[in-house]
Amino acid sequence: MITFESVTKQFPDGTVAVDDLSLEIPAGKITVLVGPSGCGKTTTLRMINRMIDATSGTITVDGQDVRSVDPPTLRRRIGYVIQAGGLLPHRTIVDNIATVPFLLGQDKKQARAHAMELLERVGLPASFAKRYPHQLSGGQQQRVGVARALAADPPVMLMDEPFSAVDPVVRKQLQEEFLRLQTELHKTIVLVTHDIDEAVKLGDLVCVLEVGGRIGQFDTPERLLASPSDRFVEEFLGDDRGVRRLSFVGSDGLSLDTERVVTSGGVADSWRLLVDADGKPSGWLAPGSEGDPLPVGRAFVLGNESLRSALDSAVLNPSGDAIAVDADGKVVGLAGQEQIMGALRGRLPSEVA
Ligand SMILES: Nc1ncnc2c1ncn2[C@@H]1O[C@H](COP(=O)(O)OP(=O)(O)OP(=O)(O)O)[C@@H](O)[C@H]1O
Repeated sequence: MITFESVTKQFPDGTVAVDDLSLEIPAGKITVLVGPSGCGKTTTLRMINRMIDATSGTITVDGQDVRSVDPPTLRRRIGYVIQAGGLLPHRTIVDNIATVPFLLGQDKKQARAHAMELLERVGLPASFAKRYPHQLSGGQQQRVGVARALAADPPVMLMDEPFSAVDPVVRKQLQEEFLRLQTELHKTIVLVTHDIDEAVKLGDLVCVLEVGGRIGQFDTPERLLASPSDRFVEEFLGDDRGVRRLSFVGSDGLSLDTERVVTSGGVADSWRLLVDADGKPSGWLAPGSEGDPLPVGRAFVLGNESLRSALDSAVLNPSGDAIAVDADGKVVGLAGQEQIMGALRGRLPSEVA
């Protein structure tokens, strides 16, 4: 666990970046610090590994006051990942990953072998080991940055906007891999982002900071979206807070229509979804039309994805129906907006009633 007790950071020019911050960051979970530019997120993060020293107050990691540990020793227990990986340009990828184990005096052969395992773990091919950072894309460098932070197997990881330097598609992949890794590793992670969507997606807990490093709200993403504590937090969460809350409602209880899922055409007076021989969606048949089937939009995996995905699927299909599929992509039924709203009723009383 990491604790902040009345921590203040005032820079020599008088700027108070963090003001009397008290916070308990649980072990083995992802805690996200989010807030507008300049609210003190990075300062808060860097005070944990003493890249910045607090002006007053106490920070402890597993009960130990960080001021009582010299910074190099402290940083061996605390991995640090920054934007764009922060790799050493003149070292190969494998040596970048093995940097900390080398410094810790680990046998080079052993450290490199472990680095190769980590390369695979973050989803990169072994052939990248001998490349230099500039020969990798931004997203690939980012993964190497994560592998490098994991190399020393620290119980704590600090991550400063780790996924922000890449395009949205790669970003989503990295976020998902990161969540997958965390289910195996259970590190204590403190992650900084300015993106509230990223915060609610990744955080077990989210701390919304206001400018001046004060806590707006520290809560689970679900509770944050359900009941923001004040105007600032509500505005920061944005206008589509209600829709985003649907991410936390499972799609398993959704009632489905299977009658309109068909294997051959013909004219009918309602929208039907045509499936191929494997049961996968192949086209929409419009009511009363004998024309070519219309292309299908996205589907959602029943039970696995949330009602937000179901709603998204409904919006992206011409009939207004969400296509529910199983894990193999086979259609299990359709859910119209009424069914989706029905599944919501009683589950989100304050938002949907
Ligand atoms: N070395 C410094 N000297 C003076 N002021 C500083 C220093 N470092 C940061 N600040 C100020 O402290 C405040 C908090 O900065 P910090 O970098 O922690 O914010 P942040 O929330 O991470 O912002 P961003 O999202 O823009 O990176 C800002 O007003 C910043 O200008």
